[in-house]
Amino acid sequence: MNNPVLNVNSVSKDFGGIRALDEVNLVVGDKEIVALIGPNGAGKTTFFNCITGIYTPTSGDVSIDPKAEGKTVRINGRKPNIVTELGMARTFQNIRLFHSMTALENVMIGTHCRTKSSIWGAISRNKATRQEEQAVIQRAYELLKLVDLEEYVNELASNIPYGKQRRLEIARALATDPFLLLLDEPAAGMNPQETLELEQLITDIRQQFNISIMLIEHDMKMVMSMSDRIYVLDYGRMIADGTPQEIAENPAVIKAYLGEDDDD
Ligand SMILES: Nc1ncnc2c1ncn2[C@@H]1O[C@H](COP(=O)(O)OP(=O)(O)OP(=O)(O)O)[C@@H](O)[C@H]1O
Repeated sequence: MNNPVLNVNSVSKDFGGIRALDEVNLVVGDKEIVALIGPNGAGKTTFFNCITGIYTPTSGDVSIDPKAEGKTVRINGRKPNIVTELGMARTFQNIRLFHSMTALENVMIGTHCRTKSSIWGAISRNKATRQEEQAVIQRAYELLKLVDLEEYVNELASNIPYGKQRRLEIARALATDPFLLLLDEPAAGMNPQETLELEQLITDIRQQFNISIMLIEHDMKMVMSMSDRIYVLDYGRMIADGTPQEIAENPAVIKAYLGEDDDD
């Protein structure tokens, strides 16, 4: 692998007496699709929260190298908005859209961290500001088209079907122009057909935007068919990493999964 775009080194996270992550190591390569899997409560969302600034790791290092050129930036303790500006965008397990805004407005908000207009520009509405506004609308519209939500452009987010709201979240994340897109259970609540279409969308996004993608997902069929590499967490520890085939044959992974009630 060339220089990784994300390098997580020995990250731990404690909540009082609970160690939710225990010296976790992980790398994401340039333009890789990497999955993070593990039984319920293994620490997957905590991991995302630690690398996106929602939580500060108790110990360890998180660093990024957006262009994979050997220039790493340590991001421990940076605020979520700064992490987004640095190029890591995410979606959430529990969809977090602005429900009283339209689909277009939700995506336009994503572009905010890349716009240049000043407060003065917004008040005077000078030519540069108006041109930028037009560009933002155009880009948001194109992203909605990409995720196949063109027909919902002016629909309030709350009126859009659940599976499609997940696609809207992806469009909003893409609007921030990330080098790494983090998806927390993107297929949750989707039927098999929607899941198949989502898999196609995610692989298209990697191709079209030339970015890396990391996803937490319980749908093993999807994970196995689309990931370049898979990491497995169990009780806060990384118990395995490898290709889908290596993971499918790994005895520790099989034990971790067979050891729990399969209610997913
Ligand atoms: N804010 C918090 N305060 C205390 N404990 C927490 C907090 N967040 C997570 N935990 C604990 O950390 C552990 C890991 O939880 P986490 O939500 O990261 O798991 P997960 O792998 O994402 O699970 P799931 O697949 O069910 O979403 C659990 O024991 C959980 O109860």
